[in-house]
Amino acid sequence: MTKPICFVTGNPNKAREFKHIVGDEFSSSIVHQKFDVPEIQGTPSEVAIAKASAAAAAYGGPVFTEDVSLCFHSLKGLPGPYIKDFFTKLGHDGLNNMLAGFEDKGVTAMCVFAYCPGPSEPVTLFIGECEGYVVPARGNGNFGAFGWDPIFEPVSEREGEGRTFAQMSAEDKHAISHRGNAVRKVVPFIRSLLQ
Ligand SMILES: O=c1nc[nH]c2c1ncn2[C@H]1C[C@H](O)[C@@H](COP(=O)(O)OP(=O)(O)OP(=O)(O)O)O1
Ligand SMILES: [Mg+2]
Repeated sequence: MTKPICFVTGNPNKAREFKHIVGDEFSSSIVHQKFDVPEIQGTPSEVAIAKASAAAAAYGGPVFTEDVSLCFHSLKGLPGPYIKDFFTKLGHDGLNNMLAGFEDKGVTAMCVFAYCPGPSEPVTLFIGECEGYVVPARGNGNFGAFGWDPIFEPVSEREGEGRTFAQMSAEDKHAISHRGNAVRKVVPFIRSLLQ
């Protein structure tokens, strides 16, 4: 028998937000598992393809992986896929300080879902983006905010309440977030796989 589709991630926040956006539809058909797979250097898409391939080899069956990049416009897209290391070492203040010498505080949050049907199989990508600005940290994460949520103010909030992701309800974040946009693209594909 073929193995069930596995969402491979070491980050429980990603799995939690995925479930919140999708609802229960795939709860009995998708399993979640953590594998330590190497993350190479490259563009967000190259990193995602390599990670999904490695995850499919480790699992021995069909997998999804999810890669998040935060691309600073003033820094030609960096840290991009390396945001985890930058965030872990520099924190919210350090990420703000990286842009101290630049007028343009614009950033693109990118979420890349990668599907690999099995070892040595080709990878399909589903990409969602959200435009925003890096701002001094606001919001204490009452709504399950994590990572760099407190320093990301979506462009759409500039005209409105000026909230960061960490100040928004989960529903409001998911309606516009990189992850929400990517998940909405990947859901019809998962449905077709399960038919
Ligand atoms: O919606 C988000 N709001 C705020 N911060 C976020 C979000 N989504 C990911 N993040 C953080 C987690 C990690 O510091 C970096 C992505 O790194 P990334 O390699 O994709 O995630 P990870 O290593 O935690 O999990 P995985 O095992 O799936 O690779 O950005
Ligand atoms: Mg990772």
